[in-house]
Amino acid sequence: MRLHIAADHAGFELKQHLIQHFSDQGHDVVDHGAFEYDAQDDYPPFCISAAEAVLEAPGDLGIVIGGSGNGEQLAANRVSGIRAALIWSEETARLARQHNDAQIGSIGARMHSLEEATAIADAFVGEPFSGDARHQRRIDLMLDYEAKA
Ligand SMILES: O=C(CO)[C@H](O)[C@H](O)COP(=O)(O)O
Repeated sequence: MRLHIAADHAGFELKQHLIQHFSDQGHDVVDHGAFEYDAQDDYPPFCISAAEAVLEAPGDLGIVIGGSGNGEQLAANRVSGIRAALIWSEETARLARQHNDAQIGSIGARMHSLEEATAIADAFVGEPFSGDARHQRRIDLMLDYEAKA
C-alpha cells in the first residue's frame, strides 16, 4: 500500500520512525515533510500536501502527526473529500477505517509512547472499511454536503 505521511516538529521523530517501520513492512511511504526538525515550523502545509496526495490516489492512506493531532486532523480535513480522524487508541484507529472509511489518521505524538503510537498507526493501516450500508450512507451524506458547498 502507498502511505502518505506528514508531521510538524512535534511529530517529526514519530514520522521518521513510522517511515522506517512501514517501509520495512513493504509499504511505499511518501514523506510530505517536515524534512528536517525545525521547532518553529507549522503543520498545515505538510498535512494538506499529504491529504491532497491521498485524495488523488483512491486506496492510498495517510498519517498526519503533531503534538496533539488535533490541528493536523483539522488541516487534512480542509481538503474536500478527505475524511481525517483523530486516532488515539488502537480501537479508535480501527473504527476510523471500519465505520468512517477515513483515508487519514491523525496521531498526537506527545500523547503516546513511540510503541503505542506505532501500534495505533498499525491498527489504522491494517483495517479495511467494513462497507456496511449504514456506514456508507453516512459517508455519502457528508459527500453530498461537500458537493453542494
Ligand atoms: O499538535 C499540534 C497542533 O494541533 C502542534 O504540533 C502543536 O500545536 C505544536 O506546538 P508547539 O509549537 O508549542 O511545539
